[in-house]
Amino acid sequence: WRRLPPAPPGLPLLGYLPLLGPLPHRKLQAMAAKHGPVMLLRLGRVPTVVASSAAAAQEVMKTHDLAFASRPRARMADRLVYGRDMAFAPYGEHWRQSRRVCVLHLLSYRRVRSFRHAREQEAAAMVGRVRRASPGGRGAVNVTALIISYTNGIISRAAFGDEGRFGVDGGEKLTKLFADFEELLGTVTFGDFVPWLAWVDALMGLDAKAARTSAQMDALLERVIADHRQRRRDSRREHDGHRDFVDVMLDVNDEADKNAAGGVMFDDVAIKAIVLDTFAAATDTTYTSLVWAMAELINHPREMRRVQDEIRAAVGDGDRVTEDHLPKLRYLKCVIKETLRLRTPLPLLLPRETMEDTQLLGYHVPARSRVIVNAWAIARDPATWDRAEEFVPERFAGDDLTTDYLLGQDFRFVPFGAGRRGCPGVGFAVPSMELALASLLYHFDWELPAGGPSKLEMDELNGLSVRLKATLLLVAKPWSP
Ligand code: HEM
Repeated sequence: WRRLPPAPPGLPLLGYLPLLGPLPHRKLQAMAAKHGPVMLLRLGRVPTVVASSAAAAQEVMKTHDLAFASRPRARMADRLVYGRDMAFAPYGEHWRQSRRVCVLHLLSYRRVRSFRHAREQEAAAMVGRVRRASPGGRGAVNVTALIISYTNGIISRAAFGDEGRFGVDGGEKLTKLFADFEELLGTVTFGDFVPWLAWVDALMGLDAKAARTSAQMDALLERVIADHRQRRRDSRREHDGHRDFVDVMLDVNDEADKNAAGGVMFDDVAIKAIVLDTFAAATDTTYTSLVWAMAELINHPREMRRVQDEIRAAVGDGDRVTEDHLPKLRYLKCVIKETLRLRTPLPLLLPRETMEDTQLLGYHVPARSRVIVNAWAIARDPATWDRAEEFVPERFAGDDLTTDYLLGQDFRFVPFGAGRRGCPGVGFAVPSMELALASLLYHFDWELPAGGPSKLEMDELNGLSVRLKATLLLVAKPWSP
């Protein structure tokens, strides 16, 4: 006899799918309050287990990590990242090799540090754009657009090289292409849950849009890879220690070629898929978190003052924030953590799939179940957090900030997931966010536009990540030491 998790009944055929609403993390939180920290829902034809407590998350991502380490197939990922990427890949040899390259080569500490100059330039460019958009603090600035441009900038430079800077200056068409790509990748299709309803996706134009976007992305990446190959033939990169993701993937192939014992080679499709993957995983999450952080600070003037005082004291008379200042900005780190706690950009992380029959808090979980960890609900659980619903950055002040975000330590706070499938991009994300936020807060005092509401509406919008629904428009009053 095997005890299955409590299973609230859904509708015939579609199960719980249509009942999750526009913000599933909220609906699932309310359901967990009634049914407990482990639930079994049928979404279309897919049995889905939902984990909603720190203890359940720990079993998924640590105790039984291997059993929970696969991912379900996603039709959009098949179309957009060739079904050959890493983040959406089932557990297996392809995922293992891709992850290895990602962790050892693309996102190593040394590699992330090598992009420091690109981050600092992009942060300075963002500050310049604020000044131009709001001369002398007159007129509102579209902070959302600025932050998207900054994030696209640093990530496309890391992925495609300094010539591949595709932010606002690189053309609106590309910004739109990236936005469409991320939106599609974040779209849950009917076909994923109810195969015989896949025609609805076609009817809604999703398939056609995916085909169009994928063809444009593919052409762009083909060009980028061809340019890189050409440059390598010309040896123009010989003495250039600074290498982007495409270079690194081509280097890995060259090494494998030279190595008589062989090594793993990545064909062009795999290279395109992995580069696109990191791009997709990095941009939406990073920009969403930055916008949320600015929004929370606007609604919390005391915390805003405190973090600005800290940054301005650390930078002193310097004319800009650099990464050398970041280790001193302890309160800023708390602000970012508190933002990730309350505004977890991927509230349900990325879905997992069980590879074998396993257990979760004593319940039986069959092989090939979809598994969702409601990290957002866990981070607001009043049983484990004081003032769980409030923005209180100080709560993280006692943390040892040198071991920041050590995944798999505290399962009450898992915005990056943990275990084998945990986010390999934390080391990239953290300095990108800290530098951007510190730069915006050092150079300007921020206010809501006069004549509007005195508090910002914090409504959410679901996509690849859950973001602030409103466009963040703020007035930037220049500040100088
Ligand atoms: C605030 C920023 C970010 C957040 C909140 C975030 C969060 C996550 C989460 C929740 C997962 C799934 C974890 C799991 O299943 O346990 C994930 C996976 C992943 N992330 Fe991030 N991420 C961020 C930034 C980045 C960046 C900057 C990169 C790369 C430059 C990146 C690359 C990836 C990749 C490649 C995966 C897939 C890992 C796998 O399936 O093995 N992420 N991320």
